[in-house]
Amino acid sequence: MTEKPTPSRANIGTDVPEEVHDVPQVDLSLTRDWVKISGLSATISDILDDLGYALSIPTTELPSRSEGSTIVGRAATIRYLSSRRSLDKSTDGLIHKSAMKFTNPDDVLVIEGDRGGRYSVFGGLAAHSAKKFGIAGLIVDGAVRDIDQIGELGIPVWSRGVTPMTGRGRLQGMGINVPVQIENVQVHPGDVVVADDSGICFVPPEILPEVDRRLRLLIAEEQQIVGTDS
Ligand SMILES: O=C([O-])CC(=O)C(=O)O
Ligand SMILES: [Mg+2]
Repeated sequence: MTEKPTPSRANIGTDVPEEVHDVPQVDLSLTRDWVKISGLSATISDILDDLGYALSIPTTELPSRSEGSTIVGRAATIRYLSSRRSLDKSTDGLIHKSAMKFTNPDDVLVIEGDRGGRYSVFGGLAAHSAKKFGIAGLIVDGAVRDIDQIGELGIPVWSRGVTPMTGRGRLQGMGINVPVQIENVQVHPGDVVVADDSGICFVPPEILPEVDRRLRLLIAEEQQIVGTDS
């Protein structure tokens, strides 16, 4: 039986899709202390509701694989579609390493994977690269693998699935920092990602000052309710 040579594992994730953009610059000075706020995603979700935005996802759909973690950061997006070949050995199709070159420290990788959770778009080797680039965490509508290695490196992950099966040859990277579909939410690069044990919210940068203003008011109100409850 003749087998095609498998591309070097050092090059996994280095394919370059046709569409590549930078992450829009977003001033995150207002959000600097958000990670310390308990109940963060629930409060942000209420504010998004009040402002008329459908940008929240429950962990029922994309569970946290690193319970107890809260992350806040700018979305750097990756979009995959299924490969048109059954198992294309000529290319791995994964683009996460290429995408990381377009990130800044504390960005969150938001990946539209296979959306069913069968085929991985990120594993232990990818987590090593993510650590080097200072990636704050990962939101994946799809699957990851090597979950133990990712955990050891302390990269928080929310993903629809965990799988042993690679996306190499099965998925094709279509774009870096393009709009992506995550669950039923349209996510844009530069959206501010908020994720904790309750869920994931995406805040468009243009409403960030108003969301922050309302967040401070709601926290003060909750503290007052808890303080006067007896
Ligand atoms: O090869 C893959 O599918 C990705 C992987 O396992 C890794 O990054 O360690
Ligand atoms: Mg691996």
